[in-house]
Amino acid sequence: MSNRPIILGIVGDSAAGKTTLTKGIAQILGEENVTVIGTDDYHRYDRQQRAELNITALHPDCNYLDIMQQHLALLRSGQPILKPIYSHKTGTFEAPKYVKPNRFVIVEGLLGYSTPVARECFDVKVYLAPPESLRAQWKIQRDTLKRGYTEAQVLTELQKREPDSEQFIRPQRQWADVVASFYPSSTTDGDTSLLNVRLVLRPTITHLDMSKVIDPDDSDSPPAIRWSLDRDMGKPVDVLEIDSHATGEKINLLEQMICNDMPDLHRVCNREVNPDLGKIVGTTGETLQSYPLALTQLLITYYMLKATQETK
Ligand SMILES: Nc1ncnc2c1ncn2[C@@H]1O[C@H](COP(=O)(O)OP(=O)(O)O)[C@@H](O)[C@H]1O
Ligand SMILES: O=C(COP(=O)(O)O)[C@H](O)[C@H](O)COP(=O)(O)O
Repeated sequence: MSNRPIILGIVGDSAAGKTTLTKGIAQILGEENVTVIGTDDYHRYDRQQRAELNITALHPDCNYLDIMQQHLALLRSGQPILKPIYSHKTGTFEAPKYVKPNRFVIVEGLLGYSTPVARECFDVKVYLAPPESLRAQWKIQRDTLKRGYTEAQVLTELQKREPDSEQFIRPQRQWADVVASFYPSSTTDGDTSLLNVRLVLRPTITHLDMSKVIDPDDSDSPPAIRWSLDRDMGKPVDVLEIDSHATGEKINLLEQMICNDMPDLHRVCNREVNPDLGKIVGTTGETLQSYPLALTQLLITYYMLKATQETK
């Protein structure tokens, strides 16, 4: 076993699904083995100050990125930090908290890949990129239910943030080993509980060659699981796409491939023992479960466990 924590980054814009995915992966790894760090805690200004200064939380100047990267480096070397706390409930800071890294650390937030020093701290880097229309829907739902905003306020905020999203958030996609986009299929009539996933897999980490278990002669048109070579931000990548209607039989082949390569995952992959694979509770309390979600969580967990072996 590695003698330092393995650090996973989950970066993306507000309401892209970072917290929800973090919870799902922590569930697979065992909550007791995981330390979760939300980088919103490194905001420099509270909600009122941001309004007064007319700055958005997405701007690097609105965050102590220097302290964030110091803390990431400390966690990576197994040391504790005294982490600030930002409350989304009140929009203010609370007393800092003493945090020790467990075997796995998941760092989720807006600007995790924005400095070279921070990027160096991660073993696996994920970027979440749902279509903007779906993200807006998720943000409205969550911020009205959980953060005390009205729908009109969320829409105004999204508009105000767009220049910073474009300049500071979306470019971070280029640093990710995996870009995950959950998106509604054209056939589900806007039912967002049935989401497909598109996973961009960059050659910056070693991937399993899943093309071997994906049948190119699949009679479905288009096949529900697709593997292709593509370009992302101009560079060659592999792309794995899984539609929400993929059958359990086909999904099983992929799951078995991942699990056969990683003994620690056998317990997780057995759906009889673990019927909850791919089931997570969203930040607004709803239960989500789907094969695309299960595969995404499993694959990211696989990369983390692989990193454990590589740092032995
Ligand atoms: N994979 C997903 N499938 C369906 N809904 C999702 C998914 N990820 C997020 N959501 C929805 O979007 C909302 C915002 O997600 P959240 O994880 O809080 O985003 P972030 O942490 O990136 O701000 C959640 O409350 C949930 O309703
Ligand atoms: O953009 C985000 C990040 O959170 P998330 O990625 O979870 O959306 C929040 O709006 C800021 O942290 C400010 O918080 P608030 O708006 O609550 O003051």
